[in-house]
Amino acid sequence: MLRCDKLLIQQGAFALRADFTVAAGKITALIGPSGAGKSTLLSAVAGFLDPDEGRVLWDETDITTTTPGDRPVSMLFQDNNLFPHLTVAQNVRLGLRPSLRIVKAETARINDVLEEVGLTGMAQRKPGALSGGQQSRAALARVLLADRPLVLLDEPFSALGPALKAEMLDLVRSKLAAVGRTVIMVTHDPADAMRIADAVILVSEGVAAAPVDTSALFDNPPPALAAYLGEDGLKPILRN
Ligand SMILES: Nc1ncnc2c1ncn2[C@@H]1O[C@H](COP(=O)(O)OP(=O)(O)OP(=O)(O)O)[C@@H](O)[C@H]1O
Repeated sequence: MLRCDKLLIQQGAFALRADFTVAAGKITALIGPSGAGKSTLLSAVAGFLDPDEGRVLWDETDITTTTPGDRPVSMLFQDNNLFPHLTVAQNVRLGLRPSLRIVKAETARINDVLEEVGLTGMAQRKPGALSGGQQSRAALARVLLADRPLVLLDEPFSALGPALKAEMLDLVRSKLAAVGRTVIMVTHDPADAMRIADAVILVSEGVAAAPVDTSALFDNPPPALAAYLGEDGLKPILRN
């Protein structure tokens, strides 16, 4: 369970407050206007950014000053963070340790996670020889291998077309949340949240609100969400 305890994060004139608990083993979407602070909040949880006030706790252990590599966290960014000069296997391997040497015992495990994401036989390719969707899968394989309980997704699938994005979201549910990982994902698309998120955190006007059950939130959107989505944004949701 992740707890943001009276967090205040400031960057220049920008300030964001967060004070809530995120349920373990669930998918929680972060949604809100551009510049509202969604990436900032993930950075603070991952440890790339120090909060000005408050604490970050995982299972009641204070990790506020823990270095990013020692946190129970894997993070996936939009560019997938794949190193172009390394093979898929080496890129995935970096989920375990910052070393390129793959010891024999790890090969089977790497092949297993590649199979889980549908990349069987592609271990020796370079990322440039993969499609965009396959690159996303390789990045997801690294998260699977890293085996950390909290996974933060900062719009990693936003450059994919609708069908590929839907496939990746379904993989997130089946390979991460279904085995008990806690997933927090930034998205601009309410349909993403409706597809896989159990709860939604609305980030707006300097506050990351406590998570609300996804269908309850979209059934009865608060003014800040309605304003963000606009009438056109709400129509497809209300139709479903
Ligand atoms: N290094 C920085 N110094 C000062 N302000 C910053 C810095 N980095 C980000 N900001 C500001 O912090 C605010 C939050 O940015 P952030 O990237 O977290 O928003 P976001 O909700 O993820 O936006 P988007 O949806 O566009 O990705 C923005 O107003 C941004 O201009």
